[in-house]
Amino acid sequence: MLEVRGLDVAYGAIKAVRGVDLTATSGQITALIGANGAGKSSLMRAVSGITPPARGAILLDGEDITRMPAHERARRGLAHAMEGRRIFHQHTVEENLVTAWHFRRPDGSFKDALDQVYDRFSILRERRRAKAGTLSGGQQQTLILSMATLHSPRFLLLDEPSLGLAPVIVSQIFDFIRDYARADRVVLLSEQLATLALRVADQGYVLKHGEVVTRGSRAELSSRGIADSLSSAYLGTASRS
Ligand SMILES: Nc1ncnc2c1ncn2[C@@H]1O[C@H](COP(=O)(O)OP(=O)(O)OP(=O)(O)O)[C@@H](O)[C@H]1O
Repeated sequence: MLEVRGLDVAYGAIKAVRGVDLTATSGQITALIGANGAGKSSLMRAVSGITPPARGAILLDGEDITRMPAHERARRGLAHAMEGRRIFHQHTVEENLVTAWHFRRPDGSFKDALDQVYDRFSILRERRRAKAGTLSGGQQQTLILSMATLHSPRFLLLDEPSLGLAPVIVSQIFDFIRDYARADRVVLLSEQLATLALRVADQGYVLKHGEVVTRGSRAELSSRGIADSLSSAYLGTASRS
C-alpha cells in the first residue's frame, strides 16, 4: 500500500501540492485526475523522491520513506515513468531496455524479462534494432512502460501515459496497466481527462490547484458526473500539446 499524508510540495512561493492525503492499494489503479498545473506531477515526484516535500509523509507498506533518497525507494520496488517520452532516441529499442535493466541492480534473468516484453508488445520485438527515436508515439510509450516495468516494481507511478496517443493505442496501454495492477501491484496513474482515467482506474482523486477536491471509486466519481464536468473544464482551459 502507498500512503500520502498531509503532503505539501512547494517551489519557492508556488504551492504545487497542498495537504494531500491519498491511499493507493495493491491490485488497484488509483488515478490522479486534474487539469494542467493541478499538481499531479509534483505529487508523483515527491512520492518517487525527485522533489522533496515541504511537509507531510509518504509511506510504502507502512514504512516512512519521506526522507529516503530516490534510489533507495527504487530498491524498495518503486518505479516512476515521468511525463514526456524519456528514452534514448539515438539508441535502439533493445539498447534502451538493456539500459533500463542495468539502471537498477539486476536480479533475475534479463532474457526472461526481455521475452516477456516482446511477448506482450510484439511491435517492440519487430523493431528491436530500430532507433527508439524513429518509433511512433504509441510505440515509444509501450517502450517506456516496458522499461518502467522490466524489474516488475510493486509500486508503479505513471505520469500521463496516454498523452497525445491515438485511442486504439491508449486502449492497448490501459489493458497492459490493468493487467499489471491486477498482479498485486500498486499503480498510481495521472491523467488530465477524467473520462479516460475512469475507463481504467478503480478509484480516483481529483486535484485542483494542488488540493484534493473530491475522491471516490470509479462508480462514485462517474455517478457524480466528475468525468463530464472535468472534461469540459479541460476543453475550455487547457491545451494538450
Ligand atoms: N520545477 C518547477 N518550478 C516551479 N514551479 C513548478 C515546477 N514544476 C511545477 N511547477 C508549478 O507547480 C504547479 C503544479 O505543476 P505540476 O506539473 O505538478 O502539475 P500537473 O498537474 O502535473 O500538470 P501537467 O499536466 O502540466 O504536468 C504549477 O503551477 C506549475 O507551474
